Amino acid sequence: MKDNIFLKIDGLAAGYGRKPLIEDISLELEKGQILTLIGPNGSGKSTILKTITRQLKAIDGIVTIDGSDIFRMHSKELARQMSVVLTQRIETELMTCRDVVAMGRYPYTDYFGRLSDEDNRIVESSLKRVHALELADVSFNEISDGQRQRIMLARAICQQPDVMILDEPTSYLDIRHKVILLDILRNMSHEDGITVIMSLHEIDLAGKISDMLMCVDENHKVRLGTAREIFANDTIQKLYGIEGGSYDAVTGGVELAKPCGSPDILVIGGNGSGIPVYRKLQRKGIPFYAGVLYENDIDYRVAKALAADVISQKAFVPVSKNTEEKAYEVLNRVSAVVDCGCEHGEYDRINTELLKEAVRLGKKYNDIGSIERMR
Ligand SMILES: Nc1ncnc2c1ncn2[C@@H]1O[C@H](COP(=O)(O)OP(=O)(O)OP(=O)(O)O)[C@@H](O)[C@H]1O
Repeated sequence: MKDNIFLKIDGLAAGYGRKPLIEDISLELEKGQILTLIGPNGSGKSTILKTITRQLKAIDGIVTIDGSDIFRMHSKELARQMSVVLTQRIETELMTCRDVVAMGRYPYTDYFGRLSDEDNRIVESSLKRVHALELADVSFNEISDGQRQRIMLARAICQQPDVMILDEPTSYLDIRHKVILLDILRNMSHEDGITVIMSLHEIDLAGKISDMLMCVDENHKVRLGTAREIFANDTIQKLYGIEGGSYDAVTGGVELAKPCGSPDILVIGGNGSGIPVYRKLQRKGIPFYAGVLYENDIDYRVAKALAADVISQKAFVPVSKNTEEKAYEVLNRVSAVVDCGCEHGEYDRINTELLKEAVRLGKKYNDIGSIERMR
């Protein structure tokens, strides 16, 4: 075993009753590492997290934090080591948000649960950290789902744990607060050395923040890897069973299915000018060719996902004879060429030439609307 391993899961089996739903989970995390569970609905992410946090009894295996078996720890001792943000609601009659956050101090308070000045200071700084100071005196029952999620994070921070476990912590947050939350988690892991295990549905964010990913598939099988390993090829597409559309591992973007049928339009884009046109054609269900695009052009990956075929050229080399021939062959075959308005330069002069030829053939249009009106 490596000596810097802080959290270790060995042969864990999780499920309901005696029947394991997920088996053979083994992994090791260093202090401050972030592990994110991803996978489709019902695959078992929450089941794993509930087992690690002892809300469900483990069917087999052990989990240790800094060498201590958490299944044998006293609950107050565990609470000093691990804080938990799960999706279920907590009973909080007549409690303010500050009261809820202060509950995070219970592993440190005396028999009567009295808060010291230091405890109160930590409560305030936790509220501040999640940008929720203005909610401190508001009733916890009267705030929105997204605000509640931030308060629950503040409560977990207040607990000053070594390990934080979060189940879908971003599910109700708007994009600004998703970014803030992930930034808080990253700072906690880097600066305070807190080890984080969470589940996320935003796979692009999961790939950006995590040291390690755990994929849980629809058959409840797990696979571990770095973002680079997991996002290679069509792993994500298979994991989520995306049939109609596609997932681009490089951009982290999901594209809907490409339009069916044989294309009769060539879209000449480049430098981002093509993307809105490709998307518009996709929405209208009109199949199209895209070209001529260098493989490092911003338009290229979306074109690959949405166009019936892309006339493309390897990056950093002049347009080849083959590409040129293919472009003219397509130009002659289609009945319309859409000019996306990109300024073409020396390296993609071919596109300027193609557009000139399209004018000569009476096939050039500046937008899709005008093609539709002509039809
Ligand atoms: N209390 C329970 N008793 C029995 N089966 C359960 C219980 N809770 C969940 N399950 C089942 O366990 C499986 C995994 O559920 P789990 O909630 O872990 O999935 P998940 O990956 O977290 O899904 P989601 O992304 O939708 O939150 C599902 O088939 C679910 O029906």
